[in-house]
Amino acid sequence: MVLAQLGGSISRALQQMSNATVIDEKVLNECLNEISRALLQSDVQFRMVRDMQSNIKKIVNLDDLATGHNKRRIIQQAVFNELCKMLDPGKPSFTPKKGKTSVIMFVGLQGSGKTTTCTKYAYYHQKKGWKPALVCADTFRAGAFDQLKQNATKAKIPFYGSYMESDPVKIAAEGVERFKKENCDLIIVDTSGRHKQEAALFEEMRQVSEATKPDLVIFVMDSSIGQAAFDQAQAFKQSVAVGAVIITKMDGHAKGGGALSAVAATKSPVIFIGTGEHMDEFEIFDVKPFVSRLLGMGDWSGFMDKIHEVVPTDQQPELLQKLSEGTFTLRLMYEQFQNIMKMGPIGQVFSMLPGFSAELMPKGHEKESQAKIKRYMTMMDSMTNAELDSTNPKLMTESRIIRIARGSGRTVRDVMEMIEEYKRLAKIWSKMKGLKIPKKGDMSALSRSMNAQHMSKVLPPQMLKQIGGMGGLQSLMKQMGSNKDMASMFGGLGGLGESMVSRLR
Ligand SMILES: Nc1nc2c(ncn2[C@@H]2O[C@H](COP(=O)(O)OP(=O)(O)OP(=O)(O)O)[C@@H](O)[C@H]2O)c(=O)[nH]1
Repeated sequence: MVLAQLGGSISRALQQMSNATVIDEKVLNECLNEISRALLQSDVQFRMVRDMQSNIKKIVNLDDLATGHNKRRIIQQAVFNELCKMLDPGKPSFTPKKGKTSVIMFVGLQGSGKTTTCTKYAYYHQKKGWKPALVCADTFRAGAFDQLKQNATKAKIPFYGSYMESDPVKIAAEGVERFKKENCDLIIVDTSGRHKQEAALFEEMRQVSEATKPDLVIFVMDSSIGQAAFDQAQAFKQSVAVGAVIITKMDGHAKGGGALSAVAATKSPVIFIGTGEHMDEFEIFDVKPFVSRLLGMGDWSGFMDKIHEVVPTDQQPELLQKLSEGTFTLRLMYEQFQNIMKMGPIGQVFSMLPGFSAELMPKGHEKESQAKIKRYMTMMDSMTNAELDSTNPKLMTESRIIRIARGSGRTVRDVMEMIEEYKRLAKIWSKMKGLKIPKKGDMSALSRSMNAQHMSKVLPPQMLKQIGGMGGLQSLMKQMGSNKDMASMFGGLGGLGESMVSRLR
């Protein structure tokens, strides 16, 4: 079961429960059993699932809930909190500081994506103005140094390694020493992939750690590892001081539940996830927005960050304005396609919205998708301004479609396909209507100052209605306790995303 399916199953269990006229113990138990089944099928450890179930039961005391309280919301909130608790070890990992040298050592199983992730991590920081460097202490796998060298050269990141030297401890120490002298602020040490049965390799890993004295050891884990995750992660933790986890291949068909187990085994937070083979398919991991997305609740704060990151600054206010108006024109689609083509790997903005990018650009089909977008753009080049700026799909009459097809050298069918795609995107876009979008940096200000009054102003009316108006919002905020939680739950409120997904299905 992939994570999205897990989210879908949990949402469905909650939905079924809310369809019941009375939520009593039996209904609650059925719902929790359904959720537990979904988690177990996703490879989450049995013990964790059992604990979660009993915790929710402790929190949700049906008798104590006065009538009038929204039981479904309270239960949904408890599920949300428990999933967050599973992924949150309660203490943040060491965070390197720009300008101050930090040594970061990467460990993980063979083929987990460690070498790729080292470069992604370096590249991510380099883009933010850091001075990273890569050290290849993997002397076990032939070709590891070449791979790192190739990636590093592509990203213009200094690297260190050797074809001759077979002692990884020596290479690691020399590399770290050299880059310290060169004032690099992020020295990343890639080590050999190993398996928990390989005692010698574990000993070697311990020695590399001793020689380089890393500020942080990152355990890289393939999301498809499944139930073995807990034991493997624990074996690494017992040999070196793992302080953070990065989960790779989240774009694949992995069950992903192993991620939860790795957090439990290492008592370390997940800090990033890998979402593809490319250098920039790498995302910061935040527990609450992740769980929110997992439960099909959307992730507004991530979505906003992506808009700020991906869309050129001068286009942002206009795009946000149009987003809150809910109007989507072919010109807007054209402009977004332009951004996508410039940015390379796609879907970064829209992937935050349930159902958006997956269909337009399915993973693994980037080439075809890019070609499709180019084709759409050629056809749009043959459109008039009136056609591009219209929000009325009826404007696209048969004669216009034939003209566009002729003008762009494509078939009528191609033009119709493009218009269908436009309609699909416009439909999703229209759901955004009424969202008052905070400016960059305002999210934290919002979270500090937010009360129900503020919140009600930011939310789209349909979302507010789903929560149960001001009264519902106030009680929800009371349950959540902290305003900070509220901001990260921004997307989760009222289950807008949830209903959005079901509407899109
Ligand atoms: N789809 C996808 N593939 C990934 C991701 N991260 C890494 N890979 C691929 O996974 C494969 C293994 O990655 P490597 O970086 O070579 O793995 P490694 O852990 O360094 O391998 P060892 O040196 O044997 O330990 C490569 O084909 C990568 O392109 C990801 O997030 N998504």
